[in-house]
Amino acid sequence: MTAREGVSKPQTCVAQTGAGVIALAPVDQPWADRLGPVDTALPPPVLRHCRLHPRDPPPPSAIRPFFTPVPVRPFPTRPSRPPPIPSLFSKLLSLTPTTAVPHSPAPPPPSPATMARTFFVGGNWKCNGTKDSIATLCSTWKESGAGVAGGPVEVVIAPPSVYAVSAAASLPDGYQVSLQNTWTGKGGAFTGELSAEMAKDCGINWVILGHSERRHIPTIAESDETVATKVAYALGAGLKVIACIGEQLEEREAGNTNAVNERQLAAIAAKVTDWTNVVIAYEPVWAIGTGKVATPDQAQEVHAALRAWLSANVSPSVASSVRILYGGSVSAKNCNELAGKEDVDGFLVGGASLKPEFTAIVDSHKHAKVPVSA
Ligand SMILES: O=C[C@H](O)COP(=O)(O)O
Repeated sequence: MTAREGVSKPQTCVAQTGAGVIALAPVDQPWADRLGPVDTALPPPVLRHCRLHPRDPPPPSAIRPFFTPVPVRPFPTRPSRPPPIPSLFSKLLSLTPTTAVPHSPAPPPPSPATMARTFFVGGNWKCNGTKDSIATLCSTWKESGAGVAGGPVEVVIAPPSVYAVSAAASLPDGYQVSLQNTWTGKGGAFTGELSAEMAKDCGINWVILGHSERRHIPTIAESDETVATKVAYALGAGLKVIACIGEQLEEREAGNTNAVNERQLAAIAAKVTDWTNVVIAYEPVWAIGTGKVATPDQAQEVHAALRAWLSANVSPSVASSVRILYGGSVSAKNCNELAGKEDVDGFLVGGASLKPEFTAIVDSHKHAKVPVSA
């Protein structure tokens, strides 16, 4: 049944967030589109559960008086995760709170145990390499027995685009190839750009978008909005996306780590409806290329917060299934301990992906705590 079938005005829907708050509003408002099944336990007029999302526009002022915050049982979460952070939703609720109504809690999300996340290791070669160095590296990897075809880990290498097709033929079995960037839309008069369609045409199925170097190098300076537009377009064109987010050192020191990451993620969430082909890479900018890796606890803390944000603002199902990678000075020495953290589903590796030790990082999937699916 769609949102409006069988619904006559005025009616009310119930929205529940991961923070355990519901709000009431007429169902004929655009932001109330994601209605669930009729809940007969709820009082008349007919009430339905729905989930608010940050892409929903603010409600028209005429309906603000209908918003009613009601404490309810929070969604079940894994014990080690902090409570969800419903920052955008809290703003909506603060408009005009009135009174509480009885209700039934939303059904619980799928158990994490049923939502296995295949370990993922990405190698981002950035603007490095020559035909010769790539041939040598690939030979070294192959001689060391690398190869992941059909295995419990997914490996994706992002060479500079001019080498992407030739590198694909040289890589170990099962290693996939990614671009490091694509254009915001379809091809055309955009000198120097590559479209998602061109990647597909060349048999390349992945793209890295929103890398911190593209966000923060002043002559590139991609905004949250640009990154989100690229992510949505690439997905629509059939690519899989490694979407990067991460805070800068001064933002972490100011206590804004979660706020910055949530802002970047919210921009993407506002344009993405299907997360099946999205992998999130959390890369603290202060750890990239510096040799200063985040501690396993620091990485886990942010990954857990991101998963909680996804649960509250997208869906518990997406939060349980989306892979969240860590990136920033990952090496053969530190990868196993990082891989052992519950919410670390793999890595996006820069410098070490240009070295023989990369295969040891691939092997760190053996230390992963998350159940894997081949
Ligand atoms: O995309 C990869 C990240 O920027 C990490 O680079 P890094 O491993 O050299 O620190």
